[in-house]
Amino acid sequence: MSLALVAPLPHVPCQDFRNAMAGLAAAVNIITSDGPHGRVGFTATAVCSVTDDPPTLLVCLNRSASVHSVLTANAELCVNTLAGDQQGLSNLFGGKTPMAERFAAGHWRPGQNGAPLLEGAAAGFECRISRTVDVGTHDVLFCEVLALKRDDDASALIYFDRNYYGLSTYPTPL
Ligand SMILES: NC(=O)c1ccc[n+]([C@@H]2O[C@H](COP(=O)([O-])OP(=O)(O)OC[C@H]3O[C@@H](n4cnc5c(N)ncnc54)[C@H](O)[C@@H]3O)[C@@H](O)[C@H]2O)c1
Ligand SMILES: Cc1cc2c(cc1C)N(C[C@H](O)[C@H](O)[C@H](O)COP(=O)(O)O)c1[nH]c(=O)[nH]c(=O)c1N2
Repeated sequence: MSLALVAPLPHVPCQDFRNAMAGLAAAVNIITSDGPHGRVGFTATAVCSVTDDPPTLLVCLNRSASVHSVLTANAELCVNTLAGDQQGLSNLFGGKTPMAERFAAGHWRPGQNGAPLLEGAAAGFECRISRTVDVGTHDVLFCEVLALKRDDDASALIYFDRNYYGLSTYPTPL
C-alpha cells in the first residue's frame, strides 16, 4: 500500500481573519449564568440561531475566558441581546472587570433557570447547554432555548468595524 503525501492546507494569519471579521456587523449579547458554581457574565458577538426545532442558539466561548469553567459547569445560561443604549454594559462585560462590578451596573433579575435577565434588553433567551464542541481556542455551546422574552419596541446595538451603533426598530429600508 502506498501513502500519498498531502501538504497541509495553509491558513490565513489570525490578524487578517480578525480584520475581515470586523466587517461583519453583529448583534451584541451578554451571556449570563448563575447556579451552584457561581454567577458570571461576558459579552459575546459570536452568537447565532442553529435550528427552531428544538429552538437552539450557539454561543462561541473562548476557553481562556475567566467565565469558562463556571458557565460550562452551571450548564444553564441566558443570552441577553442588548438594546441600542446599552453599549456601556457591553464594555463592562467585555473583559478584565471583576464580576461583582459587572453586575453592579444594569438591572438584573433571575430568570426561570436562575441566570440573570437584563431589564431593557432587546431579547432574553433562557437556555440549557445541550452540547459542546471544541474548535481551536473556543468551545461552541449549543444552547436549547427553554423560555424567552422580547421587547418589540427596543432598538438594537450593533458592533461593526470595532465600533458600536444604535439601530432603531424601524430604519428606512434600502
Ligand atoms: N469570537 C470572539 O471570541 C470575539 C469576538 C469579538 C471580540 N472578541 C474580543 O474582544 C476584544 C475586542 O475585539 P475587537 O472586535 O474590537 O477587535 P479584534 O481585532 O480583536 O477582533 C475583530 C473581530 O475578529 C473576531 N475575533 C476577535 N477575536 C477573536 C477570537 N479570539 N476568535 C474568533 N474570532 C475573533 C470578531 O468577529 C471581532 O469582532 C478582543 O480581545 C477580541 O478577542 C472576541
Ligand atoms: C464586542 C465584544 C464581543 C465579544 C467579546 C468582547 C467584546 C468587547 N468577547 C470577549 C469576552 O467578552 C471577554 O473575553 C470576557 O469578558 C472574558 O473576559 P475575562 O476573561 O473575564 O476577563 C468575546 N469572547 C468570546 O469568547 N466570544 C465572543 O463572542 C466574544 N465577543
